[in-house]
Amino acid sequence: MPLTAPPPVHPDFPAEEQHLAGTIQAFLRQIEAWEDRDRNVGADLETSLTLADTAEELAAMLSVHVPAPYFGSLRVRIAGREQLLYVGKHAFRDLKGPHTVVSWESDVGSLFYSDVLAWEARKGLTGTVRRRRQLDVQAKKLHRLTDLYDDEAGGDTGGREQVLLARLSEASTAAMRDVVETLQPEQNGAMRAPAGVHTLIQGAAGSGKTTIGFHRLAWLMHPDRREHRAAPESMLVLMPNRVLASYAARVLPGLNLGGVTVTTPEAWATGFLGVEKMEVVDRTLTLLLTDRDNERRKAAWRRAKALGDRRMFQVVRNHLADRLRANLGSLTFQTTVQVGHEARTLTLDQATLRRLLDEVLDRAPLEGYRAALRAALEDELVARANPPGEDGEAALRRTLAAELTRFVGRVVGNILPVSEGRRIITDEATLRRAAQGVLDERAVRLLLSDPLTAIPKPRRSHADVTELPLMLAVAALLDGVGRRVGRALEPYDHIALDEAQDYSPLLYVLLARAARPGHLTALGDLNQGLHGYKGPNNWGDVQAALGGESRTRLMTLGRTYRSTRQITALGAQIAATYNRAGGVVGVDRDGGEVLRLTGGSLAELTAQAVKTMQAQGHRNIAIVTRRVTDAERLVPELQRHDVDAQPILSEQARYTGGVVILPVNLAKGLEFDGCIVAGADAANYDPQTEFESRLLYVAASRGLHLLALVAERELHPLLTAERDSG
Ligand SMILES: Nc1ncnc2c1ncn2[C@@H]1O[C@H](COP(=O)(O)OP(=O)(O)OP(=O)(O)O)[C@@H](O)[C@H]1O
Repeated sequence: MPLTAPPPVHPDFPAEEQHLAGTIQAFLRQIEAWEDRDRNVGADLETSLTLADTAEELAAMLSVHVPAPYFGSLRVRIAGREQLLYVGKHAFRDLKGPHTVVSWESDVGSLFYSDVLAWEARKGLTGTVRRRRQLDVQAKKLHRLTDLYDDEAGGDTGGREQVLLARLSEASTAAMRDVVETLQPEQNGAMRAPAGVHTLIQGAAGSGKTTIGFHRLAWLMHPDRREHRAAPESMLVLMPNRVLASYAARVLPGLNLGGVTVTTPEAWATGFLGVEKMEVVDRTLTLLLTDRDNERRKAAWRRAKALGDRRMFQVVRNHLADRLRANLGSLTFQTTVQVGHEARTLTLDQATLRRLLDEVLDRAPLEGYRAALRAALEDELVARANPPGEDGEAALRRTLAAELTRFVGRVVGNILPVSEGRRIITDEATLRRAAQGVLDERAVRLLLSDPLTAIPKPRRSHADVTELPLMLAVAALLDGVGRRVGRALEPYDHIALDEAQDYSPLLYVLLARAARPGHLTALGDLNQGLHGYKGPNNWGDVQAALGGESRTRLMTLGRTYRSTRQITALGAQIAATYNRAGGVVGVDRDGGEVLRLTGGSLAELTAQAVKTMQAQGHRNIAIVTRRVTDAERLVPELQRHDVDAQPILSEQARYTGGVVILPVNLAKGLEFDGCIVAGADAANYDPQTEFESRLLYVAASRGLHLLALVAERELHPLLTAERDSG
């Protein structure tokens, strides 16, 4: 190691140390005050207990932040006065001194991360940022002080990049981490994109999409969000598989997001439909991963795409309209009720009922046909009866309740989302009728075809991932979709979708109905679309599903953070073959050269790569294979080479760190200190197929610090060293 002089101590270091000590004291004083039961005395016992409980909760929340009360400061100037603001993970108001801390999610907290130098402060006054300073505080000690921007020192200091590089060089953990301290300006912008408009965020592997998604939820919880503020238990995050969901969910407590549901779309959909016991399969994926016949693969891909097309929502609407109209048939509604002192017979004839039903069907109301039709009939009856006063009206509505529920039940009939959703795409006559004016003949034929005949179906009751959105559509149209609260249904305050390139446009239509208007955030990378057969062709498809460009906002994260320069360059080389959108800029962090190991048995070379990485001090290492079976086979062989790799072979497995072996489809979204692509050759990743190149990209982009490419004979043509230097 070359000897380098220790960095000069910043002249403000002692003053900052003193301020830190003062802040910690102020925190402790406040905690003590809250914990002092005698002070929390209310007018009666109950009030006193409530006060004491609240105070205890506040004390507990603040005490977590005593070891590091803040991580940055801002010197700002407003109306001729300079102010120093400290930014931390938790707001603290120091009523008796200068130790107030503003929280990172607040509007003023944003100034720490963004590049803006002037903003509109209160009452039309303009504020200017004079200095941004990062304070590395751990265990109550100030370790480092870095100015990020200082107008007295000529503006930008390059400090932000230094702090970022230091953070990125740290070892990985077995859980996703928050990046509150080092959020970058463009990420800050995406995270704080004004709420109330659906937000789509495109970013390459490692640009921080998943991370930003969770930070956005924390930001939405802040009172500064006013009418858009969200509660954690009313937010939903959907992630592509359970391994990733449990890895990512570990970020929740640190961001104060306990209570947010993090799950997969399949688990959420089956839970919502009340068919959790049903096995969910993805036979299209099975075919794509195992069948080598390109024609069959194409056919399966196209059919899956057709099933997830947003126009299928209209097809389901048409079908349900037919069913409900047929059920209504020649029914009429008649009842005798007491209005005032008079018994009145109220009748809704066939024409009236048809008119009311058609109005409901035309609107496709969010609460669903059943509730809307019931309300429409009730209103019509009340208008006709014209009962005296509000009490009379309420009494009439009560009297009508049971009978109306029964009647509407007959009109809706016994439509079960699972069987009905399936029937629409399997019964030719049904499909043709429902698709009229919506789909062309080619699309209809595609839907009726069955390219998956060779892929076995499970014996027990099951649903395919490509059918689930249709089943959900039936349920959503009949009875609404959203969050179940007791027997009621409420819209989610916000829904975030990770790996959003893998959700079908039809699913987007439904999720938009499940959340408050404009409250979807979708984060994805079209280049990593492994499940393109389920997903949109481009973001335009998603925008169309969400009501058009005017109702959505599309943002791009241009920089990637995860990997070293060497790994990022290799990833870009792979993606360039199918991504026409151009290159990605990585943080310029230097690391070890990519290891290329060939000319031996796969197990031997892979074990060698593991040991090389361990010798360099890396702990979390992944061996990524093309298929589950490859991983299964390799586990005992590696043991013979003295490497014990923990297999992650299904979604039920959990990643807890160390050396693991897993197929590429389960590696998605995860990251490791070292990543070894085992079997990185043309036999495993067919160079002629774009899907295979995408798989290779995902596999090769999982490492933070080191990447090894291992093949028994020749490496994949996109991975050879000559290409690298070229
Ligand atoms: N501002 C930041 N400061 C520090 N680390 C960051 C920052 N942004 C992202 N990272 C790190 O970069 C890595 C990648 O982030 P993340 O997994 O959120 O990216 P992603 O875009 O979702 O990736 P993928 O598409 O591969 O799933 C993580 O280790 C994350 O902690």
